[in-house]
Amino acid sequence: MAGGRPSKPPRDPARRAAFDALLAVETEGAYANLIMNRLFAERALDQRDAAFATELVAGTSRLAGTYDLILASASGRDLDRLDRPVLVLLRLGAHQLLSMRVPRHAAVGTTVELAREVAGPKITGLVNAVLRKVAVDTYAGWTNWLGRDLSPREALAVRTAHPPWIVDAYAEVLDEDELEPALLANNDPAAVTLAVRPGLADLSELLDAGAGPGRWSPFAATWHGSPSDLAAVRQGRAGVQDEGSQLVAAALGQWSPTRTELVETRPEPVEGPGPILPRPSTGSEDVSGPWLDLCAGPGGKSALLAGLAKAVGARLLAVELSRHRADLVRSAVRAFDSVDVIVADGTTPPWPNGRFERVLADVPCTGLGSLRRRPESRWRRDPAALDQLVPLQRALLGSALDAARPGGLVGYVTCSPHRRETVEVVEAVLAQRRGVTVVDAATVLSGAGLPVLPDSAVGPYLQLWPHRHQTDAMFAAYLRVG
Ligand SMILES: C[S@@+](CC[C@H](N)C(=O)[O-])C[C@H]1O[C@@H](n2cnc3c(N)ncnc32)[C@H](O)[C@@H]1O
Repeated sequence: MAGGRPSKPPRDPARRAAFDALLAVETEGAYANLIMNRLFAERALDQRDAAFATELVAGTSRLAGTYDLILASASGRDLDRLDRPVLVLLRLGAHQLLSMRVPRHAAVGTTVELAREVAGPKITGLVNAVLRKVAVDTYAGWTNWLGRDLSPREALAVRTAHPPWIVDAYAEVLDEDELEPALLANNDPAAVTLAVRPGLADLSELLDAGAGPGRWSPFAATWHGSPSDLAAVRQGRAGVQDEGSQLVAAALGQWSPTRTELVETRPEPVEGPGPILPRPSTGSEDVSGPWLDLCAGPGGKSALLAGLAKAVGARLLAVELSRHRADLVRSAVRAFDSVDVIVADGTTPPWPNGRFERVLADVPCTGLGSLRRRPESRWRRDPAALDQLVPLQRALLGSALDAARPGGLVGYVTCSPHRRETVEVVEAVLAQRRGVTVVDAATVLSGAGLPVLPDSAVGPYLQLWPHRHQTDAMFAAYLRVG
């Protein structure tokens, strides 16, 4: 159904599109963001309907686990015994009743009509009855009631709509009083942030086109609307990228161990964003060797690094295990002539050791730091995945260190604040090696001419947070070899 059009024109195209998208997420494992983009375009929803349907899909997906507890209680049923379309309809109605400003009669009435359209008249009585019960209380009322016999941590999981294991992972790295704001920040949709590719576009081009300024990164702009409305994005001279991702990559690319001075002009002939580019390399601070992006797909950080590398005369090798994702990298860096993209396993690399001046290992991870951008992901993640991810992360960091030449800088990055995939990976790998120095992340940022964000240090490492910095929860460790 998700791919096709309804056989008759729907009475309520926005809710129908939202239902179809949510059903694809529930039954086909679709990603909410991708299916929304495709389906809303296929059905030519106007801007208002698309915005409404987006809130329905994203909001319902984020809070689905808590809605299921409310629906089970309101219906007195085991939800596993409901047909999936019926469950999706009930979640959709619950979201409108409990988290949107849709009047109660409209939320119930439109969901009942939608049920008739997609599941037939037999189901409308059940949908009507359950939603009327849901409507007797607010979200806060329901979650207080559901949490009454739970531990404070479990009640917090229900209230903030997170699986308990994610709450526990956050609790390991945050003070108790910061937990709730951190979790709630995952329920706020993130603004679309763009990054200009250094040397290919100036920020002023995006600002002149109506974008707002970024908060931290000298490459960043915020944008309301479709990124492809901008010529720079269409031409690969800018792309969508969280500011935290921009900073961790830019810090790696722009850091110079001896440089205290920043230049106002660009090294010729490559054009760059101006005041933040380092001087061309000299002697011991040579940055002209090749750079490596070990886990490149889909290519956002490669594109930023490519511009910074080119500015100092370096080529970038972008490596990706998945063929499909390597194609995405090729597309992201299409405006550069100084990037080689290869499909390879970074743990068994085809290059000799000790070769690269800068190495980024932005490893596969649980993605617990970008939950606000991926509405359904928190319910899909499985903590058991850590048992596979952690050994892979260690192996990739080991490869990254092997690949760096003496004096080279390695950035180990995750889009997760989970201790097992951040500090513990770095410390486990360092415990097995000599001759690698941890460079304080604040020193790297300031040595790269970038801002040192408040409350972003975990020992010598960087940990960003949506609730503190309005970025994804990126972790970075910078390690110097030799
Ligand atoms: C967190 S993502 C990287 C994001 C990317 N740096 C960006 O900014 O767009 C991790 C990537 O590593 C890739 N990957 C997983 N295992 C790998 C391996 N053994 N070697 C190379 N890449 C791998 C995944 O396919 C995924 O695309």
